[in-house]
Amino acid sequence: MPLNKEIQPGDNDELTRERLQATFDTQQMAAALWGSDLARKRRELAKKVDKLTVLHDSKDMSFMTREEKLSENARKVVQMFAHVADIVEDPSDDAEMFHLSSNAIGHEGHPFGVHFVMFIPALKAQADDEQREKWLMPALGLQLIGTYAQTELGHGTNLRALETMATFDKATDEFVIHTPTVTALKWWPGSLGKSSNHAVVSANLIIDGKSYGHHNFMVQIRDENTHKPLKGITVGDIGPKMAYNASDNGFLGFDHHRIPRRNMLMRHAKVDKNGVYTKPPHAKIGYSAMVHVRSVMIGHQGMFLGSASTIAIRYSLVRRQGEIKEGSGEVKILDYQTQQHRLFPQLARAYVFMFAGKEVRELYQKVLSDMEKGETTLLADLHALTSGLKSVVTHLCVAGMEQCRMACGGHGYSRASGIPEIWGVAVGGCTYEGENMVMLLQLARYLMKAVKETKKGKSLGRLVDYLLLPQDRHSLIGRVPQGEYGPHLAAFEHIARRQIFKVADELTKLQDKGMSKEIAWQKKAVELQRAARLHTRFYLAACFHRKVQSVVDGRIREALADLYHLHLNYELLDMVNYALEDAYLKADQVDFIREDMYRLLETIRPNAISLVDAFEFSDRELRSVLGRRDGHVYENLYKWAKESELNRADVLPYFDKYLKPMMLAARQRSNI
Ligand SMILES: CCCCCCCC/C=C\C/C=C/C(=O)SCCNC(=O)CCNC(=O)[C@H](O)C(C)(C)COP(=O)(O)OP(=O)(O)OC[C@H]1O[C@@H](n2cnc3c(N)ncnc32)[C@H](O)[C@@H]1OP(=O)(O)O
Ligand SMILES: Cc1cc2nc3c(=O)[nH]c(=O)nc-3n(C[C@H](O)[C@H](O)[C@H](O)COP(=O)(O)OP(=O)(O)OC[C@H]3O[C@@H](n4cnc5c(N)ncnc54)[C@H](O)[C@@H]3O)c2cc1C
Repeated sequence: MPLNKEIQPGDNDELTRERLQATFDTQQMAAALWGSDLARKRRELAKKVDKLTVLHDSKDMSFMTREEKLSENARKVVQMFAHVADIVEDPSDDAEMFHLSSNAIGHEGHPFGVHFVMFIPALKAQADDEQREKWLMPALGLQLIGTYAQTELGHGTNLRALETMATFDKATDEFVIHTPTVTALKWWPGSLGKSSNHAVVSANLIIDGKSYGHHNFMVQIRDENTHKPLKGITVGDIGPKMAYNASDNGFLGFDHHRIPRRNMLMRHAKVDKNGVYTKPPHAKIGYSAMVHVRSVMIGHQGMFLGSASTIAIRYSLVRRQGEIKEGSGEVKILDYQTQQHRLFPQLARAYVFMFAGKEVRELYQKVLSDMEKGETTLLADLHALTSGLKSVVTHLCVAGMEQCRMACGGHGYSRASGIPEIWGVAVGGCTYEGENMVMLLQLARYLMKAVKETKKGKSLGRLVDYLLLPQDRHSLIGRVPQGEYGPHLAAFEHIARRQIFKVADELTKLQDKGMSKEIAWQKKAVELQRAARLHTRFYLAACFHRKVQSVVDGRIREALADLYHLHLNYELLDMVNYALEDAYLKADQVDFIREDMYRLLETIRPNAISLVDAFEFSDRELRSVLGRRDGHVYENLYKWAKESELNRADVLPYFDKYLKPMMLAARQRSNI
């Protein structure tokens, strides 16, 4: 009996033969990836979406203008909510809703994009009970459309420099919201340009001329019926972007726009009618919506890389090009070692990013419930972890997706592959929710504090316990029985710990010489972000280890362990310079790692298609001609190209308008 439930009549025979080689059951692997409950829900909702034609793309988005994209996704999102009760088991389950949206709408954006991912989380975490009643309930019930307006034209990263003001007017019990300059215009918020009628706006709270820093305010920006901007508000779309072009990221200006005092979100910080300010229990509690998105991004980015890996691996099993042995016929391109080396490490990364996504969401939920009780001890740990993961995962995802695109040759460059779109969406993640370099430095700050604690014999938190352990001088890789990978994981730990202590010592030395803390930090900023990256890569490797250990089914554990061991080898080679610097690894050990990696590429090869099938992306969700489950790539590429808007007529007007007159004139000149 085949272990692969993906096999269906009419499939490309090559893919069927590949699927029959699997050593594990794909549905069980899907359960390991998503969790068994969510895997089942995903499968069921995909089938329901298939049957509901109102949720289907009216044509391929690649052939649409921006306005058509916006309108198409507005249509589908409305239909999606109209049918939601028939499709999902629990509409309040963010994960289930994300997968519904991924199937029906895709990732280019829709009018409720930021509404669900930031506006509602901001209200849940920062609105008091009365405010929740007033806005959260209508927001959940889709009576209003909200966005999160924080970034300004002149200020994104440095929130302390935001210019938008919320000045308290005691006489009227109102705040006056004002953007005094062009650089103060809110810029970038998703779904702001044309869709939203409400926004959570970050603005400096000013009472009696004193600034209390930025706080969040609920502002209605458009009339609920006419959708026209309210008086004192200027709003519009910021124009086309690399991707997310079905999202109307917008600009927003305020000209002394008045809102009631109670529109400041007051669960934690408060202002009473006399202008008396109450501080929140933690200075950064107002940043919670950002932390929420950072925490969901990890798993989503893993999914994006998983999608690109699925496309590239399936296509590599259909595409034949060149011969390995002369005269024996063209081979599947996945049989080339270089192709395996290009793709399998990306697949392994996709898996571990999804596992890490799950872990980080669990920590986020814990911190959220603590915050509800006014308890904020774990907020710093969560901020450090999400800052590092957000940066490392988005960076590696994008690098990995680019490998997937190139692995598809010319067809990878076509939008038909589906990779350019998800690449564009994923790469946005390097910038939004905190530019990667900046967020790595946030983690580095935490790590430097952790070193101080370590020197006192204490740990700052669970994530940095390993700093208390002594450093080994030499690695045991290749010196233990074959099949033991403990020393590999120990090498990640060693590299991270060494870099963290090294940069901490360098900072101390600079300050001992009289340099200020801030300037010393600048001199060592590149090394600091390296420490943050290495710490995060250790976290990821350890997370993969935890996952493999937790799997009960022997076949699944074995197939996962192959991916895990490949990950250890590949990532170690990627950062091997750190281990060579202090002779922790010797040249023969590096060779050992390489050889073991090549061996693992061969081991993984027969399971390749089933490892990507296990993501269980439906064809509708993948939106890729190259990555079709049935493998019928070429006939469908031809069909897709014929849909191009340029093929609506054999001769387009520009020929008669420009090219024909030019050629006629040239011919006439040559006849003279
Ligand atoms: C259905 C799901 C679909 C998902 C897909 C998503 C699609 C939507 C697409 C995009 C949405 C995008 C939205 C956005 O981009 S919203 C805008 C995001 N903006 C940012 O992220 C700005 C980044 N900047 C910052 O966060 C901050 O300015 C900062 C953290 C870089 C610095 O803040 P600052 O107040 O200046 O603090 P300090 O550096 O001085 O640090 C002081 C202290 O505070 C600690 N700290 C900072 N932030 C936090 C936090 N969030 N939680 C806890 N603690 C924090 C910091 O570590 C310092 O601690 P100390 O060392 O102990 O003093
Ligand atoms: C697709 C997308 C969606 C978005 N959606 C929203 C939204 O819904 N709501 C919203 O409010 N915003 C949104 N944003 C804005 C986003 O949050 C900001 O663009 C982001 O926080 C980075 O800020 P910035 O653009 O000011 O970059 P900058 O801070 O200007 O960064 C430019 C460069 O300067 C470097 N740099 C800046 N500060 C430092 C520092 N302290 N140390 C070292 N290097 C530094 C950065 O590393 C980077 O290389 C979105 C952006 C994108 C791309």
